[in-house]
Order: sequence, then C-alpha cells, then structure tokens
Amino acid sequence: MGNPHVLVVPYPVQGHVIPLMELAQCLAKYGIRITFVNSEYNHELLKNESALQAANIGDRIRLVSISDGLQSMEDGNQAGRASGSILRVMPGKVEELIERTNESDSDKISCIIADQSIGWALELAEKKGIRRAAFCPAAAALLVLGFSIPKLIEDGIIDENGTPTKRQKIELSASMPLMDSANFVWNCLGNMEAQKTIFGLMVRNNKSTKLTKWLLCNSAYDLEPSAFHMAPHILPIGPLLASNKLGGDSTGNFWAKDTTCLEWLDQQAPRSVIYVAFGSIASLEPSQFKELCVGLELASRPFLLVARSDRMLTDGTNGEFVEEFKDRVGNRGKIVSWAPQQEVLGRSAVGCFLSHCGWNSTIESVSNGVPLLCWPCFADQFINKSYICDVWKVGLGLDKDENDKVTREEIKNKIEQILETKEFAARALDLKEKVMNCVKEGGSSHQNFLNFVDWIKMA
Ligand SMILES: O=c1ccn([C@@H]2O[C@H](COP(=O)(O)OP(=O)(O)O[C@H]3O[C@H](CO)[C@@H](O)[C@H](O)[C@H]3O)[C@@H](O)[C@H]2O)c(=O)[nH]1
Repeated sequence: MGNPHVLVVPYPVQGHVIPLMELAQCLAKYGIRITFVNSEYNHELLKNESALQAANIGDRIRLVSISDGLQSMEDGNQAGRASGSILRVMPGKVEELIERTNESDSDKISCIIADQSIGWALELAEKKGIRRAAFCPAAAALLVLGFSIPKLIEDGIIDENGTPTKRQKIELSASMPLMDSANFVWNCLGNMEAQKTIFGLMVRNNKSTKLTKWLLCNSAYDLEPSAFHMAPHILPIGPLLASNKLGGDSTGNFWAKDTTCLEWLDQQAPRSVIYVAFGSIASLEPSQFKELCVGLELASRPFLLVARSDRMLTDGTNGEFVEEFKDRVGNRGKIVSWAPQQEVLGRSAVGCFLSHCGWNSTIESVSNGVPLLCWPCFADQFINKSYICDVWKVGLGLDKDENDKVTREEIKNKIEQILETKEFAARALDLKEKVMNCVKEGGSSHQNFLNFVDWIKMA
C-alpha cells in the first residue's frame, strides 16, 4: 500500500480555494498524496501560479479540472446562481473523476476532503464507500448558526425559507457574536432566489456533514471558545496560513500578486500604513469607491489600496478618477490590482486593515496583530465584524449614513481613532500571540491536525 491519496474538493471561489490549498500542502508535508479539484475556469487561472509550482511538494499535489457549469468568474460570484449551477453539474463530474482514478489499483482515492458548503461531495463519498471529512473555510460561528436553523424556526425568529419574522439581534450563546436577523448569511444576498437556494443548501449541508465524524474548521479555540463549546464536534485546525507551512508564499491565488507594494511598504514608518482590500468578490459602487478614496486622501496617511479593475473600477469614470487621485496623493498612496495580502499584513509598516471582513482576511489580520476597520458587505462578513469589534475588540466598524453610504469623514475619523488609540494595537498583539500558539507544535489546532493525519493514514 502506497501513501494515502486524498481528493480535495473546494467550493470553486477564491476565498475557499486558498485555505483548502493551504490544507492540501500541510497534508502533503506528511507524505499524503493530493488530487486537488478545480473548476476549469479556476484551473486556468491557477496553473501558471509560480508560488504553487514552487510549493508543490515533489509530485504529491496534482491539480485537476472539471466543469462547474458556470460560464465565467462573474457567474461564480453570484452566490445563489453559482451554487445552483455547481449542484447540477459538479457532482456528476466528480463522480466520473473518482471512477477514472480508481481504475488504477495503485492510485485509489482513500479519502475525500470536501468543502462543508458542498455537502453533496460527502454524500458522493458515502455512496462510493470512501472515507470522508468536511472542511469549513469560515468561522465556526457560521456552522453553529447553520446548525441552529431548526431552533430559529421553532422560536419564530425565521420562517421556513429563512426570512426573519422581524428585525432583531440574537445571541446564540454568551460571548458568541451578536447577530442581526437582517444580516443572517442567507438573507443578505440581494434577492429571494439566492436566499432560498443558499438557505436550502445550508439545511442540506447540515445533514451531509453528519456523514463524517471529521468537521474541520479554519479557526482556533482561542478565537471562538463559545462556538466550539456549543458544537464540540467542530475541530479547529487553523489559522491555516502560508507562514505556518515550511515557509514560502501563499498559494492558490487566481491573480498575479503585485509585489512592488512590498518594496513600497518597506519604505514606510512602522504601523503607519492603512491597507485596504475587499477580498475577491465584494465590490463598491462607483460613488462609494470615490468616497473611500477621498476619505483616504483626507486621512493624510500612507495607504495601500487593492482595486481590481473588474470590481472597483467597473464604471468608466472610476478609471479617470483614479488617475487624478493617484496624481494628487503621489507616493503617499499605492494602488494595486491584487496584493500579496498575507505578506503585506506581516510587514511592520501596516497600522490597520480596512477590510470587508471575509474570514480569511479576518484571521490573516488577527494572526499578524493588525487592528481592523470593518466594512462588511454580505454573507458571513457581518458575523466576522461582530467578532472583531464586539468580542475580540481589535477593530472598529465603519458606520453608514442615512443614505446608506460610508462617508469620507467617517473613514477619516475612524482611521484616526484606530491608529491613535493604542489599546487596539495592544489587544491585537495579544490575540495574535494566543492564536499563533494554537498552530505551534503542541498547540490545540496543531494537535487536531496531527490526529486528522493519523486517521487518514489508518486507511
Ligand atoms: O489583493 C488581495 C486580496 C485578497 N487576497 C487573498 O484572498 C483571500 C480573500 O478571502 P476572504 O477575505 O475570505 O474574502 P472573499 O474572497 O470575499 O471570501 C469568500 O469566502 C470567505 C470564506 O468562506 C467568506 O468569509 C467571505 O465572506 C466570502 O466572500 C484572502 O486569503 C486574501 O489573503 C490576496 O491575496 N490579495
């Protein structure tokens, strides 16, 4: 019997592929062979990524592609539509891949690690008699919220479709983040169709997750003690970061990282720079984007802004505006279309991170002791914001005005407040130490990971 062979199946968007790729590399270090399944579109973006090639551990990680039924990256970013299409097309393709791979006796798949948000992959593993594990790239609190759906219905907080019966704030248990029923992950997606699809999938995924005893999560006991207390079967193995591996760059990026910003950062004073990025999906509408830029300008401090041309600069007028803006701020500001984010957050020049609060961005910031300014846009980002501001107290929220806009004054004021109030940086450094201890040898996340490796090798 050769080394175990694990099939890793992420939900095909950037914020899920990066942490699953980190997990794949951690497993490969322990001699486990990996077949990593990408959608055709993502595969094209990833196959030339130099960091990934460099980090390939011998021949242990093999990237393969299958169709996900989506026509474009943009389709993939429409939560409801994407999930529906993925559900129709991907299971059949993954099944074919398993059958093809298992034709060879020496290559048989011994385990499937499926993204928790695609529970069908666990159902497929069960049908094929293959051992299986689920991995959640988001907070354990999101899983706990999902598990609480029957109780939320029973208590009359939501109806059978997930629609809140009234607007209210709920706390699933003490020290869990407060959740606004208007911002439940399934009902801040923009339309009813998306809500129904995502809500239905969460209910189904709750059931599929029971098909394995391994429910891993990219989090740590020290980050979410109450959530893990409520659902002790969730096992944190995070934060999974490039810096936790043998070293090297973060991998799994769909776009080329502009590393010129690292040289620029190294010329700035310690804790002076505001790093601004909204992950891979969120976008600001043109007038809000301009207001953000003017707010950064008013703050009179160095800033590094990630503005992808397909998300932030969609309106033609933004392009022109950005050129004028760049002229005005000169070397005080740096704009890139995709940053090496994990490396950026590790630089001493970064004083705070203005973020949409995707879970990866949240834990990357926390792991580097960087305080956050929170601008959540959709899905779990509101829960993450609540952790940052109310539970860990390592950040501040950016409030919207009566026109639903974050104004330039609000941006300038909150930047000043977070950089000038020393307690935010002190608490962020304290949290960093606790969290990084979890992934060190002997730490709780590390131990969970080793137990998981042992289980895979028992096959
Ligand atoms: O210039 C950039 C911008 C982002 N990143 C990386 O891209 C990832 C972005 O992930 P995340 O912060 O989680 O944001 P999204 O891409 O929006 O992630 C989706 O997936 C997450 C995990 O489930 C959810 O928490 C989010 O709400 C959801 O939008 C992170 O690893 C970043 O380091 C870069 O490397 N360079």
